[in-house]
Amino acid sequence: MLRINLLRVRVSLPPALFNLRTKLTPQAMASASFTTSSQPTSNKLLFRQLFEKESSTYTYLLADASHPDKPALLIDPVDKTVERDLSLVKELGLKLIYAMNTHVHADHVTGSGLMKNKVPGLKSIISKASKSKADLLIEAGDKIYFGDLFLEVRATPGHTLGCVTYVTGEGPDQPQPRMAFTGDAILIRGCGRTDFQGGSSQQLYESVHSQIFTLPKDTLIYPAHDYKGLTVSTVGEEMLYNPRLTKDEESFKNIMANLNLSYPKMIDIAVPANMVCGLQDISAKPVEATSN
Ligand SMILES: N[C@@H](CCC(=O)N[C@@H](CSS)C(=O)NCC(=O)O)C(=O)O
Repeated sequence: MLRINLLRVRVSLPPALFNLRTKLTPQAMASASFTTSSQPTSNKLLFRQLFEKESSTYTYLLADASHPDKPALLIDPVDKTVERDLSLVKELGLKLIYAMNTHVHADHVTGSGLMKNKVPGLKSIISKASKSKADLLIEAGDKIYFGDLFLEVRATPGHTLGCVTYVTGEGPDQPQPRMAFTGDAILIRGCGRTDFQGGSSQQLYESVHSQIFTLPKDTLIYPAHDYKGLTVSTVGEEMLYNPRLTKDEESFKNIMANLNLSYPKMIDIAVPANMVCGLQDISAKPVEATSN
């Protein structure tokens, strides 16, 4: 059985709060106390966080390393890093069974289509609510098994209509603390924009509060993007420090209506490609980039 090296740190307060100790009420102190871990504890889970720098996207590799087949899945692979990700899968002796998407991304093309052309039997996954094509269309409450481990599907619309969060299962063999792969529903100290693809700030607020903030406070949050170099957060941390989602709903809607972000550069290419999970015609020649 493979044992993963773990770095587990127990803290009574996050560092920023530590300095504020004297200014906090006892109630605030109590709610601020939670365990934080840089990696989950599991005898079975093999876990890697991978980064694509052009779109600042995180791809996550999860595998049941104690299962004879070492079944593995990738969450939010990117077309540009397919070779890197598949090399890693091969080197680690894993059997890649799923290429999963949290939603129809607007800023990059998913790697799930390219991977299907390279890995026989690999199945692409996206939510039914996204109205996209994939091998498996998942819905809230579904459980996605890889070996003895599984991910639960939670519907977290708001950034787009079909956004889902994948959460590691509950049970004696499942990773502790739990892990939530939130796509763009919640980012570290931020959240996904809500100004296109059926986005709704009201829906996003409701999604995060009902589907993510109700998870145990030590649940690790792994988003699809980070633009500041942060890698992981927890439910407890975001409930305290998220500058948007800690506000009341009206203030949140106001913040989201005034983000003034420019549209993602790739949106016109990425959205149609991702509606078919980036499925590439195996016989098609690669399209050359043109310049004016
Ligand atoms: N500049 C980037 C796009 C940046 C962006 O809009 N990011 C999205 C997630 S990808 S659609 C977002 O929701 N950002 C929220 C925020 O507060 O930054 C590009 O041109 O690709």
